[in-house]
Amino acid sequence: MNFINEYKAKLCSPETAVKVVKSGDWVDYGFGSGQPVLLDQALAKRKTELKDIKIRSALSLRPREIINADPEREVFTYSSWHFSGYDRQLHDRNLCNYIPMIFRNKPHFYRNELAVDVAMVAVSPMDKHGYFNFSLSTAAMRAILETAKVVIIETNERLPIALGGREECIHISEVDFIVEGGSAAIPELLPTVPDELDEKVARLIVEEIINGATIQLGIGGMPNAVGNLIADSDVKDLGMHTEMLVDAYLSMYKKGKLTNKYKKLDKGKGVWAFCAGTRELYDWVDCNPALASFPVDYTNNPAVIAQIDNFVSVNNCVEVDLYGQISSESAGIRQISGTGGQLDFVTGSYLSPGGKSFICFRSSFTDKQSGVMSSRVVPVLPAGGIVTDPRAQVNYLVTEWGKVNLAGCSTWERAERIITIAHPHFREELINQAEQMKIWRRSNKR
Ligand SMILES: CC(=O)SCCNC(=O)CCNC(=O)[C@H](O)C(C)(C)COP(=O)(O)OP(=O)(O)OC[C@H]1O[C@@H](n2cnc3c(N)ncnc32)[C@H](O)[C@@H]1OP(=O)(O)O
Ligand SMILES: CCCC(=O)O
Repeated sequence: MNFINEYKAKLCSPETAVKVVKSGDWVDYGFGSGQPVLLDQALAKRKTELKDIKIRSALSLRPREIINADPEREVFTYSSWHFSGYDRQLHDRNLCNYIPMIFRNKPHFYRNELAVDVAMVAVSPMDKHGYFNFSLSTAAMRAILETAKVVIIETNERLPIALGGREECIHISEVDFIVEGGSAAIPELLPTVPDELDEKVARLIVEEIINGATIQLGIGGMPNAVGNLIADSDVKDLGMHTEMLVDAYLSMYKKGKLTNKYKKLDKGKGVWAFCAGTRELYDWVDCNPALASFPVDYTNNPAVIAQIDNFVSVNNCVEVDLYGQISSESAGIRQISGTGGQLDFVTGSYLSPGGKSFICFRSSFTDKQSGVMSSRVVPVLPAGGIVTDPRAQVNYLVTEWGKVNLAGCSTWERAERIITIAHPHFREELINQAEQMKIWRRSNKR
């Protein structure tokens, strides 16, 4: 079938496409590298004509024109499902709100709770069958576009084609307007180079990983660094089942470690929902039959994860309290990122036969401005601090000082174990606090 006539009929300028937006609308932008560029610029230019436009997106990988054009937030109200560094700065300036979400629920939210008047997303150019591929942002894209009253796509020739899985594309018959976006560079998220401390943490995790295990790596510097060190270890025949595809998986592949050979589900395929990393990683994704992108209600479903034996999840956090509550998304009232899929994988990996979940973190945090060092292990989370993983679900915690398992532990056992992996500089004070909190045994070390 030839879709050229339909393509020509739907092709228009960004300015024409965004005329469909009217005051009061809910508009969804693609997230990550699915963020539209030309459509964002064109919508921003309509600021003086419009009122009360609510925009949802997530993980901005480049600045947004609707923000630059409206620094007082008079017309465009932007909310994000997960903060990048840019979103975090906007939040600090009161220009962005967080939308609480456990990532596996996002497609359900769109299909059952939310209205979308207009969706604008960046996708790959149309293929010969009339499909536009969601590329690096499958996650919840299909659910958003199925919900939207009007679908506008902006093509980008540099977006790789991600093979599914499922829900990785949209057909031209489901699209209302097409804007050609050319070949602008796709934003990259460069991995941090592992330091000595990452290596200590990685060693403690690697000794828990057996050949044939399946690995999930979360967002942030440390999980990716740990993943790179797993690639350098002796373990082999690893599987990939993850929400976020990061460069560490490419390292595992290059070193012959990623075979997906022993996965009970999707054998032979590395499973993922969205990707952010280097251009080299994006080229690896392109038309690669060894990888399969799926929506997050599959990748992140604990009941799915539980079907994969020896599932190991590695995620990072901001702070941990002496009860074992994990805050991975805020520092007090400052929203840092989001729940994302952390709780999904902490829960699912614990259900997996032989599975383990690791929350890894540096034991201390040094404020860039003041240079003051504080403990990431705190007696109680600061006021406003958000619990990402409830204490009752937490399994292993790992810092450069060691590794502890909290599953099934009483409050005094938790306090005792957690303090052993706190920075030594803060341990005495933490013990004093634990005593006051009545979670310290007399016979505990002191
Ligand atoms: C997208 C997904 O869901 S993937 C699946 C797993 N999901 C998750 O794990 C979600 C929750 N986790 C996360 O978002 C990340 O792992 C994080 C935020 C914990 C770590 O990510 P990183 O990018 O390595 O964080 P980084 O060290 O750069 O710190 C981020 C910010 O938090 C601040 N911060 C970190 N720790 C602290 C602390 N203890 N106290 C105060 N501020 C802190 C940093 O200063 C930085 O702020 P800045 O940008 O203004 O300088
Ligand atoms: C990491 C979360 C991205 C999204 O909300 O789609």
